[in-house]
Amino acid sequence: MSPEKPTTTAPQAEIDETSESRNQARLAIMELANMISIPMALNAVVRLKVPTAIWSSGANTPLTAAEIIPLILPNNPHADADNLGRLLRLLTTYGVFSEHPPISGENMRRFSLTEVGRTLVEGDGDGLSYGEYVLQHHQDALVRGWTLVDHAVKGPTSKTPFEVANGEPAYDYYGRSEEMNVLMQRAMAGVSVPFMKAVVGGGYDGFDGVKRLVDVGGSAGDCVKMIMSKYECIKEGINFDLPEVVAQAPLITGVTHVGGDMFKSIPCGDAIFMKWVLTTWSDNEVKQIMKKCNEALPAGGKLIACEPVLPERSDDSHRTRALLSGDIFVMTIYGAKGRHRMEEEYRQLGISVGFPHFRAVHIDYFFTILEFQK
Ligand SMILES: C[S@@+](CC[C@H](N)C(=O)[O-])C[C@H]1O[C@@H](n2cnc3c(N)ncnc32)[C@H](O)[C@@H]1O
Repeated sequence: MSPEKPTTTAPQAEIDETSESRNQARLAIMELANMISIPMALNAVVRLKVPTAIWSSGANTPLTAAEIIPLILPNNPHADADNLGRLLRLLTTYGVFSEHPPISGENMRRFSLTEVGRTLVEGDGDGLSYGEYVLQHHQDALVRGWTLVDHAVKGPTSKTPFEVANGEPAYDYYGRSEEMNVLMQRAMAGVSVPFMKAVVGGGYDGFDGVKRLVDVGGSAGDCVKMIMSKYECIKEGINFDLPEVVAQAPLITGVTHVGGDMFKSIPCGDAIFMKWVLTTWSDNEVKQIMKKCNEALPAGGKLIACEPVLPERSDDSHRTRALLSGDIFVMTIYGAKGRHRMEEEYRQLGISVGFPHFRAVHIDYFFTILEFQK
């Protein structure tokens, strides 16, 4: 018997691993593979209150890591300035800090805050900043969900990766922890306040003539408070959220906190405001919520929703990346079929539940104001 003929394969063209494109490709994948260093470094510097220390009431004087250490960790003999400097150097390459050349005779880099870094500085009055949003997003329970993102593809998608990791949906989980609820409220307020300043600062006219305004999913009530401070026509504000959330909300003059479930019933008003709520739910759930809003509004009444709205086309701008990465956050933590939607998708959802009129107002790069009218 003759031996079996070996099967032959065509010789592969040799890849030149020294070419510019292969070098760049290997670098790009190393950057992506280590990308977790960036949010974790960011979380660490926020936890350590580094931005507030450098800002120092507006001084923003370039400081070495060794000069920052006594400001953030006074009397800590174990504090490691070298490691802090390593975090700051990485974040400098992502535009959070500026690096300044060493002063002559020294060999230490100095760091100040960029415009991006300034968003992390605790405010003078209420102490709010985007820092709470960074902290809220990197709590242990959320990070556990992130390790299971592939579940959102494998399914069943009735459970989010967060729920698979932690045994219950995110809002139920937060509901059992005062600390998580408070951080959630502060995170929402930190992001809401600058956006709401733009909304009430003349960029939008949709609250004219409204007497009773209901904020659905209003968290601590910051949005309705800011709207009412600008629109004297609004005599009554209702901040509506889950009972355990409104239980933590502060007293606000003219505002009644009402606890409930928006899937069951929503208090009546001449207009309903809603910010960052629809995004976290599936299309069917969004229809249920919008239907409840429709039932709570008079003929001609408006639902004013502010949501992150995706562009039609993909690109690598900060805006598109912020919106697309937020979309994956929603998928992982709040609803595997919750999503950032495009404007046309919202218009269609509104039509399907009895809002024939729609307009989109663009005054912010992240949130779009979506006005649905009965
Ligand atoms: C992403 S937060 C937005 C908070 C606030 N509107 C803002 O933008 O700062 C979503 C809010 O929806 C509330 N929420 C979730 N499920 C709800 C329900 N079934 N009924 C009422 N509110 C709910 C949450 O407690 C949370 O405050």
